[in-house]
Amino acid sequence: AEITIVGLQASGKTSLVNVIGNGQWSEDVVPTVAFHFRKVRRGNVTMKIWDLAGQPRYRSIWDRYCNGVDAVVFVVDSHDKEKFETVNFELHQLLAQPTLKGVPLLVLGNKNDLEGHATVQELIKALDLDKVQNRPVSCYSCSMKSQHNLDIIIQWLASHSH
Ligand SMILES: Nc1nc2c(ncn2[C@@H]2O[C@H](COP(=O)(O)OP(=O)(O)OP(=O)(O)O)[C@@H](O)[C@H]2O)c(=O)[nH]1
Ligand SMILES: [Mg+2]
Repeated sequence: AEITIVGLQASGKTSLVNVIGNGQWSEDVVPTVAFHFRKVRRGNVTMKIWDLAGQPRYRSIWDRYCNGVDAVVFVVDSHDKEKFETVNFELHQLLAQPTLKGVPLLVLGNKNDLEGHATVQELIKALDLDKVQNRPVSCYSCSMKSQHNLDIIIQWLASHSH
């Protein structure tokens, strides 16, 4: 059961792992350098999570950490609409890599506690999620701060950790 978490810098990847892992939310999270590996236990499921760094210089290594995993989670800051074009580019660039063939994808529109965030429908459109083929795709709106939709995220992760 291995899961890789990708997405642009400051989208909330490490926050997601912290909140799932120990329920801890913080305003101050240190930007990840390269990657951070964590084992997280929920009930009888142990998830091995690769929390990758989102800054531009680290994006070229994302596909290597997606090789052979059970699922890929792409975290988006749904409030930072100016970055959607870059998100779209990086997402489809990654999905085109052979290492990701057929791997289930969960797109999270994080930070929905912030006024003016994009809805799931808006994310599907801005990120061309309806054009993703040959893999299961889910998209949820969520907030690590308020923990909105955390339960369905954990359910999705647990059901893809076999
Ligand atoms: N308002 C709000 N802020 C959030 C949320 N999730 C994360 N943040 C904040 O966003 C900032 C970046 O969070 P990180 O979890 O470090 O982001 P990251 O994607 O791991 O960033 P990199 O490691 O640099 O790729 C931190 O200040 C978090 O507190 C959220 O749901 N709502
Ligand atoms: Mg991080």
